[in-house]
Amino acid sequence: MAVSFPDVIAVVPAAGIGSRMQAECPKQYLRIGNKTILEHAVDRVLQHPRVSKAIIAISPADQWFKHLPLASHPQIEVVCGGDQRADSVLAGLNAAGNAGWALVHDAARPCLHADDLNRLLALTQTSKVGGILAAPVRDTMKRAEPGMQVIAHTVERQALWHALTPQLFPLELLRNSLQRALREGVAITDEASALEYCGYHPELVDGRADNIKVTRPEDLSLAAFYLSRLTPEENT
Ligand SMILES: Nc1ccn([C@@H]2O[C@H](COP(=O)(O)OP(=O)(O)OP(=O)(O)O)[C@@H](O)[C@H]2O)c(=O)n1
Ligand SMILES: C[C@](O)(CO)[C@H](O)COP(=O)(O)O
Repeated sequence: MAVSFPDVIAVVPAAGIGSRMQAECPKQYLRIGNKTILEHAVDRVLQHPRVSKAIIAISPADQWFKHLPLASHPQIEVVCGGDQRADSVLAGLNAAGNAGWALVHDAARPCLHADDLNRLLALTQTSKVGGILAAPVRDTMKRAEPGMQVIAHTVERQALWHALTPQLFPLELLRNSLQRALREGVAITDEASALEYCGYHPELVDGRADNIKVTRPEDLSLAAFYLSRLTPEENT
């Protein structure tokens, strides 16, 4: 008997201003090749057959999205993002209906590989909590003295990971955890931290380090290089 997989809804927070990028437009609208970073990121998640649609949270002041083919894409829904990334994610979750799982992926991460997405989505068959793509830390990590650019001490890097996206959680669990964390004033910079606050232990799925978040000017050419390495099938 065929196993029916639960619907997976993607939520793409794309309401930031990209201040660290110092560009002429929000970084998600910078182009790499013939597409914007946002389009690359959305294509990466929508290419998976288990992702039924993507809800994109954009700024109420956004003046770029309406000019993209995404604006008339049948699998795309748009909501208004909020002041913080977590507010934008919650706005997307509130529009996600009753899907089984929510896959949250930064608009600023255009280089996601299909095999990483596949391994993350496999959690729906083995986990009731969900998890995140993450990359083990490679460098020696230092903690600075508060307010100073001098080393206080070295941070043990064994079992230290960079959290990436996508992050995948049961929709109701993520919605409830995020609502509680925001209501209780907890600083939330990724979805997993809301579940951690609520006492859960999301899985860490080893992900590629080239799944970078375009954040600073030097990241754009790196992302372009990584995208040039994708197979034609992946870089649809
Ligand atoms: N209020 C916000 C802030 C951020 N994001 C999104 O969250 C992702 C990751 O955030 P980040 O890299 O910090 O983007 P920005 O906030 O735009 O960057 P900066 O901090 O440099 O302004 C991005 O896709 C961004 O568009 C969002 O949807 N809503
Ligand atoms: C969600 C995230 O990309 C995981 O590393 C990161 O927390 C986003 O942080 P930002 O400050 O909103 O870029």
